[in-house]
Amino acid sequence: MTELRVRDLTAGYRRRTALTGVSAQVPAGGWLAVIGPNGSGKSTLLKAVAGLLPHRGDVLVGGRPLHRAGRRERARLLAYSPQTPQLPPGLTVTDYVLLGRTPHLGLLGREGRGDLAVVEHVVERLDLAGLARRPLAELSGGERQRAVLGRALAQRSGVLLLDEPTTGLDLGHAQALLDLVDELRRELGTTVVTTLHDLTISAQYADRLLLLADGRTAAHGPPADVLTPAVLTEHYDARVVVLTAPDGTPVIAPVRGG
Ligand SMILES: Nc1ncnc2c1ncn2[C@@H]1O[C@H](COP(=O)(O)OP(=O)(O)OP(=O)(O)O)[C@@H](O)[C@H]1O
Repeated sequence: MTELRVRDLTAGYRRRTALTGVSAQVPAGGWLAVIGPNGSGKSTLLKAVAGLLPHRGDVLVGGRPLHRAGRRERARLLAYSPQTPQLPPGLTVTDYVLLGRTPHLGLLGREGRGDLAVVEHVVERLDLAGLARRPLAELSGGERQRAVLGRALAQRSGVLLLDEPTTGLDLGHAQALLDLVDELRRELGTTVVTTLHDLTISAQYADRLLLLADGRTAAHGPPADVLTPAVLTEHYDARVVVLTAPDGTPVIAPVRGG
């Protein structure tokens, strides 16, 4: 069970600061969705939390500064699935997902039955079983995306950072993925941070939303508090109505202009 705390995080690229003073606390087993318009700093936040970008401020996993953990321990504490990953094209789906188990392998580096069972479960649940022996280069965009997420989920880390996990997935596969993430959260206490463009889906799965605008926190709280027409008009320059689903979560419906 791993709490994630981000304190006053400032990060950016060579000539520009893309994130300024962002703080968030996600309890063990919590789900934070980072939302915001294009270029607002969502991916930058995830990369900084994952330790892939120089930053100021603190990232604490289970109360421990992440930068103090060694490579292998860090991979057990935190998994990160990027928006545009670099993939070894020759690897099969199974071998690629198995890479997620690397931080758990023993001294000989051989995977055991438990590792293979985790991989099989993930492959099955992400509807990749029929593609398990296919090289990554021969997959469609959505299939490849599912393999990338499969590797992160197979890592079974305490914290899971997923950057736009549903991009390119059809509705059924997107739901299967998010349901599997939700299962890990409930059964293993995995702490989840996703960036998501689909606000309705964010509200359905996450218990808190963090809205970024120009690299700063514009709103933070339960979905119904953040997803108001006033907030969405101000930060997305969008015309929307906010409906309510039968389970009480907000549904964001776009309204056509002119
Ligand atoms: N490698 C980079 N070098 C320089 N600037 C970058 C780089 N990557 C992103 N940026 C800039 O940093 C800012 C935040 O980008 P970021 O990718 O975090 O946005 P985002 O909210 O994830 O956007 P999107 O919704 O379009 O994916 C943007 O102004 C972007 O142009």
